[in-house]
Amino acid sequence: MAYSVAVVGAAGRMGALATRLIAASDDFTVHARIGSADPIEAIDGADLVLDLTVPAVSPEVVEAAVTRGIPVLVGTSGWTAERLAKVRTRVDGLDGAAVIVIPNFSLGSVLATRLATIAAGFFDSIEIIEAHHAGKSDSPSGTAIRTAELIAEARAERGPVSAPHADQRARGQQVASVPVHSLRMDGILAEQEVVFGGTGETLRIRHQTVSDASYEAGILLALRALPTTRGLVVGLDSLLGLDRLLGLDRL
Ligand SMILES: NC(=O)C1=CN([C@@H]2O[C@H](COP(=O)(O)OP(=O)(O)OC[C@H]3O[C@@H](n4cnc5c(N)ncnc54)[C@H](OP(=O)(O)O)[C@@H]3O)[C@@H](O)[C@H]2O)C=CC1
Ligand SMILES: O=C(O)C1=N[C@H](C(=O)O)C[C@H](O)C1
Repeated sequence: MAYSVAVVGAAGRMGALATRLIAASDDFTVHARIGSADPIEAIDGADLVLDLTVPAVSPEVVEAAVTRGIPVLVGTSGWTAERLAKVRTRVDGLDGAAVIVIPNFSLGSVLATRLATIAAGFFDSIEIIEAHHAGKSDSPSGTAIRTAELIAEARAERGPVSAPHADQRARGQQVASVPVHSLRMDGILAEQEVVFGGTGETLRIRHQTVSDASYEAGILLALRALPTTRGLVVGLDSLLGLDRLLGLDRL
């Protein structure tokens, strides 16, 4: 059986990429290509919804899908821990509700973030530098927000990172205590570096996206997981079973 997918944000860069992937696959069909001029009711009758819009619109798309009992995959950025908590409250225990939020569909990015959470407990001086194409309207990036929040979670016992002079604007925006510095410029697609400062040493975990093709496998993996998902799932790492692969589920 092929699942029909309503793509919201279909004319955008990511929406167009996902629509092409869906149309070329054996297990999905395109139910509707929805843009900002279309009514959200265009998702009616779809088996699945894929949201690739803008942070201001994404929660409305999720709510529209949840209300109709249609599982929804979110690739849009802007999903802070606070936003995710609201969705979790909304869908927990709600029959048939399924929401997957993937801050970054690329395997390398997910692994880099995971490596950063491992290092997080060993250093107090931690900052994130992220760089994206000039067309990206939101900052910090969704990936940086997620990375900073996971770093803070991993350091729960150790406490906030050390961020001296954080009141000065040039010191970046603190997310869960971690300073994040955002570059928006020509010549770059998407990059992130997490810098760890220790006694007489620096560790840098850097990921670079050189082509949107890096997102393709993650999009299909998440779409394939959607029909059997219940409740809220966040991050490609959950779908890849990274904890199991690392033996962390046995701790
Ligand atoms: N998770 C991941 O791995 C990745 C996530 N992203 C994120 O995905 C999102 C989209 O990125 P990108 O494709 O580059 O952005 P674009 O600006 O190219 O596309 C955004 C699209 O959203 C649509 N849109 C805006 N408002 C609405 C609305 N009310 N209803 C329906 N559609 C709407 C626009 O439609 P219209 O043209 O009709 O105005 C536009 O086509 C961003 O948040 C970005 O950060 C990006 C890359 C990877
Ligand atoms: O807008 C982009 O391009 C990207 N957005 C996502 C983000 O905000 O983290 C994912 C990736 O960084 C590319």
